[in-house]
Amino acid sequence: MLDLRFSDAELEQRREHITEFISERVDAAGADGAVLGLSGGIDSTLTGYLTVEALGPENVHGLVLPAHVSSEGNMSDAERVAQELDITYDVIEIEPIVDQLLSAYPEAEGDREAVGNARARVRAVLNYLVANHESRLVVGTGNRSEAAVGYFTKYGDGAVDCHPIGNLYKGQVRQLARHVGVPEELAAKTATAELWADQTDEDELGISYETLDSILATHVDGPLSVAATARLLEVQEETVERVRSMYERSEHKRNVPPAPEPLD
Ligand SMILES: Nc1ncnc2c1ncn2[C@@H]1O[C@H](COP(=O)(O)OP(=O)(O)OC[C@H]2O[C@@H]([n+]3cccc(C(=O)O)c3)[C@H](O)[C@@H]2O)[C@@H](O)[C@H]1O
Ligand SMILES: Nc1ncnc2c1ncn2[C@@H]1O[C@H](COP(=O)(O)OP(=O)(O)OP(=O)(O)O)[C@@H](O)[C@H]1O
Ligand SMILES: [Mg+2]
Repeated sequence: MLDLRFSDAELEQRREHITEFISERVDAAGADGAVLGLSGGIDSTLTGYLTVEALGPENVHGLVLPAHVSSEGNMSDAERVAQELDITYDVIEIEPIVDQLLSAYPEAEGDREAVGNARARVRAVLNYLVANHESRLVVGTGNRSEAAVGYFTKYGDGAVDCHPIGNLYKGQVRQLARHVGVPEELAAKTATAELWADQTDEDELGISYETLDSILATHVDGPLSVAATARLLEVQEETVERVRSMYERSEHKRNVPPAPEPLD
């Protein structure tokens, strides 16, 4: 696979670039700080660290939003991150809200994907409730690997005001996290959306992040053809084609919803 790791100098450059980006977005909006969902996973943990570095702990509000399928370990890690960063945070159980949705529309009960995505959207509603009330921006935690293949819920975890780590591949997220002092147990964790029990990103995507990152950097974001990418990375052409297809099929999630062209 490709070695996509940053040098030490590049890590510092990225750290500065991202923290400046966060301050600029908040200033440009005239907002009073940021709110973000903390899941105990590496994306929100790194984003939390960088947001606090950019704005100061007094200007960051964390939300820990457990569902029935959330593991205790992840929820206690999320609280530990908020405490370590010394930010204000709330813990709000979302399952009663999801239950209300299902009692309003019982047909969706048992539909693992629909209910899982509803969990992500309930979290988005809570993020914006706090953002509206406290004049904050919702800081997103999505990285380039997830965004490129559409591995996020449209208007769920995708509903945010900016994407500070949106240009980093997943492996680079882990590397930058270690660089800014995120504890190793958190930096090394298995990625999971936790929208349903025992879900992991790599199982659901059917590809490791190491391979995905390399294919994205080489083919989707890079200049090489399917065949050249497969040769370079020593993977099947079908694997590269599958990533390409996930990228194309998820285009709608990365764009503003279209309207018909104006008539003359
Ligand atoms: N071509 C098209 N043009 C315009 N809109 C289109 C469309 N195709 C679908 N749609 C719309 O998009 C909807 C499907 O998109 P969406 O609702 O997002 O649902 P979908 O992409 O099916 O599911 C979300 C995926 O992201 C994963 N996820 C979610 C949240 C967090 C994380 C994580 O890593 O933490 C991962 C989750 O496990 C699942 O695999 C359709 O119901 C339809 O409304
Ligand atoms: N239980 C939760 N409480 C608060 N926010 C959550 C929760 N679960 C998910 N989120 C939000 O949704 C985002 C997307 O989840 P995702 O799993 O992609 O990221 P992560 O958990 O931070 O990292 P990883 O992908 O390594 O698990 C999280 O970063 C977080 O902002
Ligand atoms: Mg997660």
